[in-house]
Amino acid sequence: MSSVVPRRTALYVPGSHARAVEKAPHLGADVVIFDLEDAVAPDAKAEARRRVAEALAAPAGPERVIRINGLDTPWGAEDLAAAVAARPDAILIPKVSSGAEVERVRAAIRAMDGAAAISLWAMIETPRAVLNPLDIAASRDEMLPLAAFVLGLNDLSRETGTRQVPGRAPMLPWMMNTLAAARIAGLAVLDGVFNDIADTAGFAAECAVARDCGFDGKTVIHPAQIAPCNAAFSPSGEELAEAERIVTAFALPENAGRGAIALGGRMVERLHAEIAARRIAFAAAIARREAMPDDGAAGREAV
Ligand SMILES: CC(C)(COP(=O)(O)OP(=O)(O)OC[C@H]1O[C@@H](n2cnc3c(N)ncnc32)[C@H](O)[C@@H]1OP(=O)(O)O)[C@@H](O)C(=O)NCCC(=O)NCCSC(=O)C[C@H](O)C(=O)O
Ligand SMILES: [Mg+2]
Repeated sequence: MSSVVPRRTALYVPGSHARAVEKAPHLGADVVIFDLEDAVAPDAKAEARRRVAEALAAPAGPERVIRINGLDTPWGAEDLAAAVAARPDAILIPKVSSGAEVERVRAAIRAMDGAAAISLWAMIETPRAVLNPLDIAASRDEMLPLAAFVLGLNDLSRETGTRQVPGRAPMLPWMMNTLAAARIAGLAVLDGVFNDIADTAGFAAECAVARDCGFDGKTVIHPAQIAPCNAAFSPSGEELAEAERIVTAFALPENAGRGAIALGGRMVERLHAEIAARRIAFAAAIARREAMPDDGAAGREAV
């Protein structure tokens, strides 16, 4: 089931890239992921932390997420402290393999002075994670809830030797395992990145597969990927018209007692009316998001 909060496109931006950090919130992505991890060289980590904290100090329209380094790295503890202080919408934990690792991040946050409620997101990018995403998804906490999974297919490819080929047949079982676990736990779930920025047809095809698989959106690495990704994960005009027809048909008095009806030569059940109503609500949320100024002045809660 798609979340009603639009997360069609989540743009990664290296925390060390001054120009990109400045531009990222204004490019039309629903989510910006400020990266302190793999996109930032070791000697630029401290500067990236400072730059991201500065960027978070200004209000913005998109959801803002900070990806930290793992707590088992030399940078993880400082990243986490800086991320908590910057108050993003969520902190993205890389290379999570178990629920215990999410719990370790929670314990570190709870131990901080003035720790506040914040959502956690988890990268699913290790062989252990894709075999048992439910263990990670089941890790629950009211103050520090796990809210989303993000696939990391580059790391998964490195860890397993699996190639990233068009259509992604070798990866699909892991992608769907992750998606099912996310749905069981009520998490959002975002597809991995497409590295070949120049291959616009390949990117569009990959977005379409991810959408059809049920992902809420896709992570992207370059501004040129935002508009096609937003389009792929938005209901088309035709889909919306069909959704309206289904909702209208079930609202008719003569269909009040019926579980299934025929519409345009097809069987339509009440569960389809539920999907249709969700699609209409999602389109309305997208419209509100797109009408919102860059600085989030209208309030993101309105989405
Ligand atoms: C891939 C890039 C290094 C390409 O950079 P560059 O050659 O500078 O691109 P352009 O010259 O085409 O850029 C044009 C303008 O757009 C701005 N820009 C570029 N990228 C971004 C961005 N991500 N966000 C915001 N703005 C961006 C440039 O500054 C130019 O602006 P202007 O000067 O005004 O013209 C680069 O795109 C990049 O660094 N991308 C992100 C890389 C990244 O974050 N990687 C880590 C995440 S991916 C990952 O780790 C997934 C997962 O963990 C896994 O395992 O799979
Ligand atoms: Mg990765």
